[in-house]
Amino acid sequence: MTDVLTDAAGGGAAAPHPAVSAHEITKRFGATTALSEVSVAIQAGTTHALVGRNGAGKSTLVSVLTGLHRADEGTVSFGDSPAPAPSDRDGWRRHVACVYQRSTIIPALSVAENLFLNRQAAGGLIKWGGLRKRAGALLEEYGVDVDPGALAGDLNVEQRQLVEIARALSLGTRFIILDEPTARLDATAIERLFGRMRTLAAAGVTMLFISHHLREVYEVCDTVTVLRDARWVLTEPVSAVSHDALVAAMTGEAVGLTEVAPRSVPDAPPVLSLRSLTLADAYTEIDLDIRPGEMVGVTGSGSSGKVSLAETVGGLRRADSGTVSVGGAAVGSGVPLALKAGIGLVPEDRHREGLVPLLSVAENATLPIGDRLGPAGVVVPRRRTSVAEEMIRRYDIRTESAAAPVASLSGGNAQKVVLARALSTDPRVLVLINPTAGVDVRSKESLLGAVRSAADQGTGVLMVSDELDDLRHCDRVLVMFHGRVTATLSRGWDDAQVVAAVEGVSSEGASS
Ligand SMILES: Nc1ncnc2c1ncn2[C@@H]1O[C@H](COP(=O)(O)OP(=O)(O)OP(=O)(O)O)[C@@H](O)[C@H]1O
Repeated sequence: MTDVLTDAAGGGAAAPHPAVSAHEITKRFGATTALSEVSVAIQAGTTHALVGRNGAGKSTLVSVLTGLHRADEGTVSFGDSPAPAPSDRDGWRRHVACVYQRSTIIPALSVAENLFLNRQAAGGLIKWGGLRKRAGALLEEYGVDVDPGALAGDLNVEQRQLVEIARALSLGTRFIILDEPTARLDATAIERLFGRMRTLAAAGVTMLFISHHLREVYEVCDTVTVLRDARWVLTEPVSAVSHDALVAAMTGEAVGLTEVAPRSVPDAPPVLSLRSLTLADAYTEIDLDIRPGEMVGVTGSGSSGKVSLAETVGGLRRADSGTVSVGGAAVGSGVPLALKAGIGLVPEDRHREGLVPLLSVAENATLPIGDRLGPAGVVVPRRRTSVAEEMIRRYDIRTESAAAPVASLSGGNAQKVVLARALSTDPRVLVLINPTAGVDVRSKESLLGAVRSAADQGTGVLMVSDELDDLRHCDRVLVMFHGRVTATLSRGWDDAQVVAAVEGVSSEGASS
């Protein structure tokens, strides 16, 4: 792969210009200024991190750099050429590609069709018969082990990202934006992605990497730019900025992150019980009791069955056998019955299962509690607005107003709406799936703080997460491997123990 890329990169002559530069970009959405006079230069062949709190303007900068949004002021250039005209999509595609959190791959088409989709627009007629073969050769060239005939919708997140990267490189793109690529990958897939990024960097590909995981920034990036409140704050080599300095630049405060305080859980009969819960190809014979106020973490690799298990408890999936009960009463399957039984859910995919994009922040946040917002179930709008405004304040949701469409929120702020909504019902059991994905370091603390206060009020918490920082809040952590609980770690575990158990290479601490 390196050779292919080096050849295509066109030799190693020192470039007089940065590979990409944004100069004094301002972008407004109605009354919101998403970017204010932001300038960033990305040097050729470097991996450049873009970090900032939720709503800082990162995605907006990505839209401007990819030509999806036109800046109100300022210019973008690639090397020594100005950016193509807004309507010249092929021109933009030759300069830049973005692997988004939401895939741009069309699920109903095959991998091969996806790979060659844009080339149709480029003028050449496609011979669909030979397509699969050419796609196979292309994937092989970029070291992507995916069947070109597979339906794109059947690929996992990692495979989709690889196909998107291969598609971009094969179009001649040498600048790739990775927008939170690790948010939905497990630890081993992240390592594989980083390995691939290093190979690409060595071959001269320029990358812009967006992540809320500062550890990743240090691991894989050369340079870091911080945005705060729509403004540029700093651009420095990562080796020149400490973790604390980075957090301070992002938040504007020079205080460290707080330690997780230990908590005690009163002895009481379980609020949530799972008995012999089994779902074919996902998990087998799961037994679990969670007491009121107890926070139980579940982690494991992508194939461990952890997400399916949480989705079953939350009513999104139906188990083949076994029972879920809340307060000793069996819960039927389906979200309405789970809600009725007192189970609140923060689903994995806020876009699909979480939010109604065209409804307002207030409508989304109060969806399950309409009956409490007015007489006889008729919502009194003023009441709804005031409840939503309280949520916006409590969860630090950055939005223009409670009436703004939820689609206008940044990713992390949208996630806060999903959590606020799940907590609005005062659930007896709260099921969370990767609740802090896409949430910035500081907001993570307030979000997990809100989960902890719910637990302090007696809510039993089942939190599926790949984040050690999330799991640290839990009273115990179950590790799943191939559909079974293979280890239970009590408070005081160290990172290496979790990582080893996730990989299935340790039985240390196992007590389940
Ligand atoms: N289409 C839009 N309409 C209205 N406001 C928008 C739109 N897109 C973004 N914004 C606003 O612009 C600001 C910057 O949002 P942006 O999505 O760029 O933030 P971000 O740094 O990517 O955040 P996150 O880390 O949460 O993804 C936010 O206040 C957001 O609500």
